[in-house]
Amino acid sequence: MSIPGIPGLGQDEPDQEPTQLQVGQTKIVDLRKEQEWRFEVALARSIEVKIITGTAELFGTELVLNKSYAFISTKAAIYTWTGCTLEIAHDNGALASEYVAEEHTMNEAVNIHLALEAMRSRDLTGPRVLILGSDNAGKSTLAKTLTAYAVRSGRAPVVVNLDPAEGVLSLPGTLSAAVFKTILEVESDAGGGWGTSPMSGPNGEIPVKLPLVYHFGGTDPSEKHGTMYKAQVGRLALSVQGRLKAAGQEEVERSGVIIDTPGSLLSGKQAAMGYELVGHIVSEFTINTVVCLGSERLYNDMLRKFDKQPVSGARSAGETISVVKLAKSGGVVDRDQAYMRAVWEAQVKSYFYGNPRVGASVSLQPRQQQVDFDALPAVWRRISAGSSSYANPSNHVDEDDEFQPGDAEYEPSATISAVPLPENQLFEKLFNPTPALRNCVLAVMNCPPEPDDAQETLRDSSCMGFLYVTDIDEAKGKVSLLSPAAGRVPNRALVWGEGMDAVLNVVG
Ligand SMILES: Nc1ncnc2c1ncn2[C@@H]1O[C@H](COP(=O)(O)OP(=O)(O)OP(=O)(O)O)[C@@H](O)[C@H]1O
Repeated sequence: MSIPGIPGLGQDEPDQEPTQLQVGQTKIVDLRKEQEWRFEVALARSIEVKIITGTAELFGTELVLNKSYAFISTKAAIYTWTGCTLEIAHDNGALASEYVAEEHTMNEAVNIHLALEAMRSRDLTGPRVLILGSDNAGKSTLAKTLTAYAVRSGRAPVVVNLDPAEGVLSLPGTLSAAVFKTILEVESDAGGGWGTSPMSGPNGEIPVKLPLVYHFGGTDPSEKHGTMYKAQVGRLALSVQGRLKAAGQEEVERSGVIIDTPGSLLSGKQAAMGYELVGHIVSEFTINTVVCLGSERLYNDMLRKFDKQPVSGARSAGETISVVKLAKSGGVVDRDQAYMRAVWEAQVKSYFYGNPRVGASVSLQPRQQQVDFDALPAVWRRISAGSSSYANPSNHVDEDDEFQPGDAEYEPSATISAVPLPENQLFEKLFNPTPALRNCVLAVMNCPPEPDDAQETLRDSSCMGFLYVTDIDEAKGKVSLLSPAAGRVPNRALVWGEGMDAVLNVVG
């Protein structure tokens, strides 16, 4: 399996309508220097924007003069330091909102970038930046902006996404890290404005980035007392440190690390757990710069906890942590569940079918196959907090119980809810193709199907790709699978992230 892939789409290629832009109207917007044009493109609709005079950038990435950029279901802003003219092609209803703003936080973002650049010029070991803030504070936008400015300055930072609700170069439900040496792909649709990975195929212009991916399989980092999240953060940090210290990687080491986090980390019901997880991230990634976005309270909490504290495992003696704050931009918009589902759906679709963006014309050839469930490598369920044994009869049937699967009187559903799983159990093996698997993503793990210490190995293994369950035939024990490329299902453990059901329903 060389390229991974999508859900609920059946056997046909999904509707790729947004690729055909129905341009009804053209609009000209003149921006004076240091103004930004904020826009929202309606769901599954697209617009095209061209800079016809001057210079402009989108979250730090410079836009090329006279090139058309297509934006599908996007909320973003085009900013100019010098003044510019934009030509916007759109059809009726595609532009859900648009206005020119004078107030912005670009100067503050540039100041942070310049401080990071000073660190890069001074030290061999570059900055390790942790971005914190509540939901929709603009964390990912700041991460993109700092990454884009670093790349424009000739750097190659490692970007780490610790927000499982946002797949960066991967699917939602994952944590990932990748080196960014080339510009970000601003046409924000399935890539969320970060670009493409080999998963969704090349777009022909911007080189793909190669992410290291861990399958978290849910959206709540504090779940199960944060055990899964902490372990995977630790694994990612280890890999990132390994990359930074590897021979020939001085450029990457000097460029440093930029880490995006979920808003739920500190604003959720389990704030105490969130603080513990932040402490874990700070120590694992040897963070030396914490940026707090939009909350005085958060800033003061972090100031008390981390400011001027020695960096854990610092390579240069006397290195301490700096905590800085940044106001939330007035342009940051809330994204409701419907919008996030559409983003997730687009990410999953593009994984299997390629990027439907206008002009990208990449169409992958996913492979549909029906297989016996028994012939598959082991399928594991990633257990969410508080859930009961799902489909593993051996978990809730006494050894001398005469009823086994296949017996007419065996009724697994009658006993499922009665048997809660041990609090610390993270995975459960499935013995039957439960209908709940329909329209779900299966992560193909970099480990054998049934490792000796399954709980730890499945938790700590990286993920090599994804399959999508398009159908289940319970009676015949068969599973219909979509894979991103032709070939047999690899002989690796398959993990169903039950916690991402919301995604799967969307695609279904
Ligand atoms: N200046 C701006 N003008 C218009 N839209 C913006 C601006 N800044 C950010 N946005 C948009 O606001 C939305 C939320 O921003 P962002 O994703 O950066 O927040 P976040 O804090 O990372 O959210 P979450 O906690 O949910 O991950 C995004 O769609 C982003 O593109």
